[in-house]
Amino acid sequence: MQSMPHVSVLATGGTIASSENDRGASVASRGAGDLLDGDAVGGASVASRDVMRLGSYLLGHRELRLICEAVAGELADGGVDGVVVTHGTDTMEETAYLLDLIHASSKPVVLTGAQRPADHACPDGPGNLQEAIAAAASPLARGKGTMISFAGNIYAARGTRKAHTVAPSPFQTMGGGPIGQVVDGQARFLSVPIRPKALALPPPAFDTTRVDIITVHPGSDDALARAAVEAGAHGIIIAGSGVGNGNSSILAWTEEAVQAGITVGLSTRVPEGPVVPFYGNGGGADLVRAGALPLGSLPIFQARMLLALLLSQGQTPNPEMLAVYV
Ligand SMILES: NC(=O)C[C@H](N)C(=O)O
Repeated sequence: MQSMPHVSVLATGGTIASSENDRGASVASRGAGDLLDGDAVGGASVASRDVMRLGSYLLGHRELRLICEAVAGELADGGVDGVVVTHGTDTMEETAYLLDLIHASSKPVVLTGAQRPADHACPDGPGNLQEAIAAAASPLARGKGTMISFAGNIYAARGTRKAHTVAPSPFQTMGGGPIGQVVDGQARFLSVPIRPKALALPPPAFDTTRVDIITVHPGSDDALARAAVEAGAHGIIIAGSGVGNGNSSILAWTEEAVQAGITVGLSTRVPEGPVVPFYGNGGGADLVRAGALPLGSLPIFQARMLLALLLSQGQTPNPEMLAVYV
């Protein structure tokens, strides 16, 4: 007889673990044990533990590194078939992508959470968690890296963003759709994400690697970019307008920053579509000529993770190195 798959659930906080405090505000307060009803869910045996208990709007790079280490530890355990991470939705796209970048195992990692808190009259967390466990337990999930399972859909980490603040199904994959669904407790897959070779885990230097984002808008100038450099930024991503455009002030700053050895990435403030270095007069063509690295169609907050990880590992990102990711 085949044994039940074993799924390890790591809890980090988020709305799935939140309830109202004495000031009437929702805060992460429940642990892994409170989220699970028993030690067998669907067709899987489950063991859970708390890694932290925080709203995902409170996570820093150190917390992300600790989550990466916890997940890597579970994946290395021969008795574990898949890992689920419960997590706030606000920054789930960052954690999921960082986990995917370092994911070297064929075992799946599935993030999930909730849009309504645990003490809501109709919470969505319990159902989402059950489905995430089903996805992580599925032999069909093997080789698909890190995913997000939410409201019945399974998304590849890369390219997936929180696209709605309150909708029960808030995630969308830019330039694509879900790679699978969980139906009646069974995960089904439609496609296999393309994933580059895994990078090494974030080192302790990741905690203090600073990558800031500055946004281009009518009237924007270089003041915030200069402040970021002053604050010690190792990398700065320009959230350009349209296909990735700046202006003359941002261009002059980019020339100086690149000369000074700061990594300057070029992304866009538009939710979907690639950066195309096309325009002059401070547009993307000029920025790239000045040394800004075009970040393709990788969502901007995921691009921030990629640059932070590479920089923390002592690498100097260049277009050839980034090509497989963006
Ligand atoms: N739905 C959620 O989980 C949002 C929450 N603010 C968090 O990210 O922790």
